[in-house]
Amino acid sequence: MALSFYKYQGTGNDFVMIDNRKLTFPADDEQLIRNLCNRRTGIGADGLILLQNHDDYDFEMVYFNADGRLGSMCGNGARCTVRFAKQLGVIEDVAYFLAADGEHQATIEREEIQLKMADVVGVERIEDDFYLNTGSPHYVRFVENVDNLDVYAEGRLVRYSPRFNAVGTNVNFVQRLSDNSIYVRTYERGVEDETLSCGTGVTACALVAGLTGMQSPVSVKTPGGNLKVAFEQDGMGFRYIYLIGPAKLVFTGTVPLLEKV
Ligand SMILES: N[C@H](CCC[C@H](N)C(=O)O)C(=O)O
Repeated sequence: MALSFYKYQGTGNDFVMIDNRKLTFPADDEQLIRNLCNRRTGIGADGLILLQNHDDYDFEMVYFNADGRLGSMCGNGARCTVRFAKQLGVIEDVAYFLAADGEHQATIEREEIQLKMADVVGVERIEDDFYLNTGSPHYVRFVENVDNLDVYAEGRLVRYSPRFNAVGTNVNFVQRLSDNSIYVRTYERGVEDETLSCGTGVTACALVAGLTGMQSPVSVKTPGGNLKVAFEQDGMGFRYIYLIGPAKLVFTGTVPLLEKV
């Protein structure tokens, strides 16, 4: 048996994308998902996403981290899934879909996908740092020079600290570039390494920049490309949050799936 897949990327955050509208993919096979995401022996990706039918929405997105485990919300992956849904003819230029953190709406405008994110109810202060949930948990630390940082080592110190060890967290390092722009590098839980970009992380960092006075929309540079985040502040939280940026098909292919005995 062969498995057809599509490889997508959004600002360098890359995903194996599978059309699972017939529910043929063995979604509980963690080892298989881990193997498909492996960059040496598999297709290579930060995560794997299933596009599935849903009675009440255009589609449902089911996201797994590269470690094979079911993940929480993935902002770059969601923008890729919207592009994929258009390619499959499931949507035109507007999507109304379900993800791990609830319903989302998105629009395609040429190269860019504008994705509405879940409202954020509050931001926790941890000494000089911040912690918030934008569909996935994000720790945010402002630094002077993000290029000079060992994101892997510093990220792991936070991710495996007593507070976060059990469930994990994504860890973002942010540098202020101008009055309306920031530069973000992210250590991602579930990949357990730095990725080139993280959509929910970029969103979290832009919101924290908003707390410190930065006006919406915030331009965000990542090692994998540029994104924009628009939002409205709402008391201690935020609403009308949009993550805006490109999502592209890279290649398609098939892999053999050996029958299990
Ligand atoms: N890369 C994703 C985030 C995935 C979050 C995941 N790594 C976790 O929280 O376990 C994004 O673009 O939002």
